[in-house]
Amino acid sequence: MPASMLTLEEAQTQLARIVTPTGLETIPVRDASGRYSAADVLAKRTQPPADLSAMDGFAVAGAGPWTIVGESRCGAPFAGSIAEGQATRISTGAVMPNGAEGVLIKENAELSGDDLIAQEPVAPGNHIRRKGFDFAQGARLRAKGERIGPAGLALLLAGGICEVTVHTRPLVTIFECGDELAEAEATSNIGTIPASNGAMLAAMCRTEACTVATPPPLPDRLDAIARAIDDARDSDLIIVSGGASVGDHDLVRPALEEFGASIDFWRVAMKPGKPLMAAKRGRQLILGLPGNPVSSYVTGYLFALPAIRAMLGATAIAPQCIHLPAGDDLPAVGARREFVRARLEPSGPVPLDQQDSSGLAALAAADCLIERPEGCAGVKAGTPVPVYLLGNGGIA
Ligand SMILES: Nc1nc2c(c(=O)[nH]1)N[C@H]1C(S)=C(S)[C@@H](COP(=O)(O)OP(=O)(O)OC[C@H]3O[C@@H](n4cnc5c(N)ncnc54)[C@H](O)[C@@H]3O)O[C@H]1N2
Ligand code: MOO
Repeated sequence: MPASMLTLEEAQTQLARIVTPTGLETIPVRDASGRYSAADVLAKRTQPPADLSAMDGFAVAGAGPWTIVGESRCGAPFAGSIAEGQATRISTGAVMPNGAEGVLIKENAELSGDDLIAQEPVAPGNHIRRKGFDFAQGARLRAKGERIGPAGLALLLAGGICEVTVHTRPLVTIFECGDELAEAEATSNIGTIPASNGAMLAAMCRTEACTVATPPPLPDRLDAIARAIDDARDSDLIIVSGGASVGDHDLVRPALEEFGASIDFWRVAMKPGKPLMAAKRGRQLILGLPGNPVSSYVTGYLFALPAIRAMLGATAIAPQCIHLPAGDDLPAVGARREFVRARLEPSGPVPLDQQDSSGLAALAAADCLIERPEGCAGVKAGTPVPVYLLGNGGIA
C-alpha cells in the first residue's frame, strides 16, 4: 500500500477527530425524531405511576366469591380501598384499588347482579403492572449522544419531558463534478451521462437530520469548482463527488487548496472508494468522494453519514456492523479492504455477480455490504463475516 494511503480505521478515526459538532437548540420532543440528545435526559415521572391492571375484568381482594363495590376506570380510579371478599370492575390501564391483590379477567368471571365468582383461581399479582416497572423518576431515558427515534421520543414524552436540547441540523451541500454530467433526462450525446450521484447522496444524507442543497453539476474547471465551494461557505459539510482521483481533469484537490482548505487525508485502502479525500476550512468539513457511483455510495455510507452523525452529536457514528454466515464462498482479498455488494438470502449474504465500482444495477439490487479485510484469505460459505445492512443509513 502506498505510504500516503490510510487504513479504513485510520481514516475513520481521523474523520471523527476533525468533525465539529453544530450548535445547540432546544426543540419540542415531538419534533426530535432523528436527533441525538445533547445531554443525559432523566425521567420527571415514574411509569406506571401506580400499580395498574393489564386486563379488563375485576380487581379482587381475597379468594372469592366477591361483591362488586365500584369501578376503577382509566382516568377515574376507585376512591377508597377494598377488603377481602370485595371487588371492583377494572379496565386495562386503570389504577388497582388499595387492597386489591389480583385481576380476574372478564372471560373467567361469572356475574350475578353484584355477586362475582371465578371460573379459575386468581393468583396474587395476576395481571398487575407494577408501579415503576417501565422506569422510575430520575431514570436516564436517553444518554448524551443517543439517537431519539419514534420510540425514543415516545419514551421521553412518557417521562414527562416536553423539550430536549439537541445539535442543530447541519447544512450539507452536495456538488457533483464532471464535464460529462447532464441534468435530468438521459441524454442522446454519447459523451454525456445523466448525473445521478448528487441525488443519490442527497437521499442518503436525508436519512439523518440535516438540510441538503444539491446545486447543478459543475464542469471540470478549477475556477468553477473553487468558486462553487466558496459559495457554500455557510455549509457545515460540503460533499464533492467526482474529480477526486489523479486524472488531468480531477481538480477537487487543487480547488480545495485554492479555496484555502487544508487536506486532512486523501486515499484510503478500500475498494471501492480509494480516492476519498477529507479537508477542513475553519469548522467546515469537505469530503471529496470518488465519482464512480458505487464508490460514492460506499464512501457516503462509511464517511459522509458518520460525519453528519458526529455533527449531530451522536456517540456511535459508524454504521452498525453485524456478523452473519457467508451465503457463498468468498475469494481472497488484495491490499485494499473490500466492501462487497450482496443480497441477504436465507443462507446469509450472497455477493452479487457484478462488483465493478460503476455498476449501479448491482448496487441498487444490494441490501448489504460484506466487509472483507485487506490481505485476508478466501472463506467457505457458512463462515461468519462482518456485514453492514444498508437500510436506514445503517443505523438501527
Ligand atoms: N490512474 C489512476 N486512475 C484511477 C485511479 C487511480 O488510482 N489511478 N483510481 C480509480 C478509482 S479507484 C476511482 S474510484 C476513480 C475515481 O475517480 P474520480 O473521483 O476522479 O471520478 P471521475 O473520474 O470524476 O468519475 C469516475 C466515473 O464516475 C462517473 N461519474 C462521476 N460523477 C458522476 C455523477 N455525479 N453521476 C454519475 N456518474 C458519475 C464518471 O462519468 C466516470 O465514469 O478513478 C479511477 N481512476
Ligand atoms: O476506489 Mo475505486 O472506488 O476502486 O473504483
